Amino acid sequence: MLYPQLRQLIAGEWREGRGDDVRVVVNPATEEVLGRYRCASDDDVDQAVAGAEQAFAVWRARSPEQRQIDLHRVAALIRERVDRIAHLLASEGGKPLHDARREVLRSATIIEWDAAEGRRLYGRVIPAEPGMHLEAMREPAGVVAALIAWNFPVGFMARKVGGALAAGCAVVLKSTEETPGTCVAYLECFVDAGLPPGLVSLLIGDPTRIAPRLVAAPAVRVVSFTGSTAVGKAIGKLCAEHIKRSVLELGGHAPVLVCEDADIEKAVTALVGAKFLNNAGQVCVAPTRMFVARPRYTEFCEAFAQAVRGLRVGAANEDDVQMGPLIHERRRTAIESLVQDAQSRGAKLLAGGRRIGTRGFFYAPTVLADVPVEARAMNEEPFGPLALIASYETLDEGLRRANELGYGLAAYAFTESARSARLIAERIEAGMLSINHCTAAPPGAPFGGVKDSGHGREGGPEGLLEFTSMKFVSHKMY
Ligand SMILES: NC(=O)c1ccc[n+]([C@@H]2O[C@H](COP(=O)([O-])OP(=O)(O)OC[C@H]3O[C@@H](n4cnc5c(N)ncnc54)[C@H](O)[C@@H]3O)[C@@H](O)[C@H]2O)c1
Ligand SMILES: O=S(=O)(O)c1ccc(CO)cc1
Repeated sequence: MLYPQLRQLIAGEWREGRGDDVRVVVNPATEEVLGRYRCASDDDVDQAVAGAEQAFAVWRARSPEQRQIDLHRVAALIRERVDRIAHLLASEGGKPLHDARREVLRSATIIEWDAAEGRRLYGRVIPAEPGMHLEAMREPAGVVAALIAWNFPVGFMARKVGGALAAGCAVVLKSTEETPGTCVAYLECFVDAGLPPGLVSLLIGDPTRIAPRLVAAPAVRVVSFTGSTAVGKAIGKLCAEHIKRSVLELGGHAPVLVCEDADIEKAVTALVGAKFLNNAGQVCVAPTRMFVARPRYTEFCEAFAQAVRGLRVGAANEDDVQMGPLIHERRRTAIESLVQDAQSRGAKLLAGGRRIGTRGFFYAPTVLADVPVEARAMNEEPFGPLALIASYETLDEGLRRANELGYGLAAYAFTESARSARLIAERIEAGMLSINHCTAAPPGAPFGGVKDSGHGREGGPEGLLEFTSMKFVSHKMY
């Protein structure tokens, strides 16, 4: 399948960037160069924002019902083009083709859900004395700057672009450096569906140049960012400086509590799937720190390691592949260093712990047990195929360990006890808790974190409200 020409989408026009730098995009499974792009210039950023501002005026004047119809056309085109988009996503991002297809199809469902929810952005009438009408109105916020991570670029575009458009906003999206071809192919669906020119723009280039200019642009009213906590803090500072509202979807280091009464077989199946078969562990919500009740510790470690040893690692298009490569050589080096550090502090290697092959950034699914609290991997987000296991004596201790990091995105628990489940739900410091499963949040659920994992939500009614502003209108009629 042909790799697309990597162009910017600026004020309704697909064209080459006007920046100085040219960058390459690499297939992480083969290290082959897939394509090149010329970066966006400062002027490109300004033109994209100006185009979005003009298109916003057109889009906000459309009825919510019409916007839903328009977005349904986009979703239909995404479904029609699933093979092409998924192929690009798999080549650039390294995930198996069947996972890429699922992400693309799911993204169409997200857009449809948001499009319907856009018709329910109700305001409020506040009781007042006769002759006075008091109203809290919800309005589209304006131009949204969207910055996404590379690991689920299609899902994130659906949540940010689809959500913002459903709420009546216009969007300037900064592409990931790793998966720009996927971003181009995806946004072509919005353009080809006949949305107003300029309503969605795409900038590809140097994030340290594009992001500050985009955030500072006066027409930009909301900044929606998905990425690491370190970059999220920098974006948060820029937003504070320019008084921009922000949604920050940041890093995680999800704890798992495997209680004494857990069904170990079911827990292992769910956890191995969520940890390794989902983008090789390069997932913000990947279950990583597994705290297991002491009486079930050995049984869990053995069952988990055995399941992991049987996983099939390979390139996206290979038959039956379950786990792909890491996205960069530097990600692989980072995982290697975390594994070595943990082992040097006494952790036991139960599976993996090595590179695979000579081409591509493959690293074996890796399991460490008896991982001490001071190991770097227990504190830094691994963002890769590395699972850490440790034991706890009481549920109180397990909860303390689960909550001990700055992160607070996802958490998991496995228990057959309603009482333990309730206690964990009340005391866990996380934006999302899954009990006895690891399946992804549906479009109607509020996705997001607490503490260093960010603020604001994507998905559900809460996600759409992030793209709106409140206006209080009081009208004295006589
Ligand atoms: N909470 C969530 O929903 C969620 C989802 C996916 C990934 N993540 C997190 O994202 C991280 C991995 O993704 P990544 O490697 O793409 O993250 P990243 O923070 O390196 O990059 C994210 C985005 O920020 C941009 N960026 C990078 N450096 C920048 C800078 N100095 N100034 C401005 N923008 C900059 C990138 O171009 C990209 O668009 C992990 O920490 C993961 O947990 C969070
Ligand atoms: O946007 S989604 O595709 O639903 C999605 C996928 C993965 C993650 C975790 O990184 C969050 C959202």
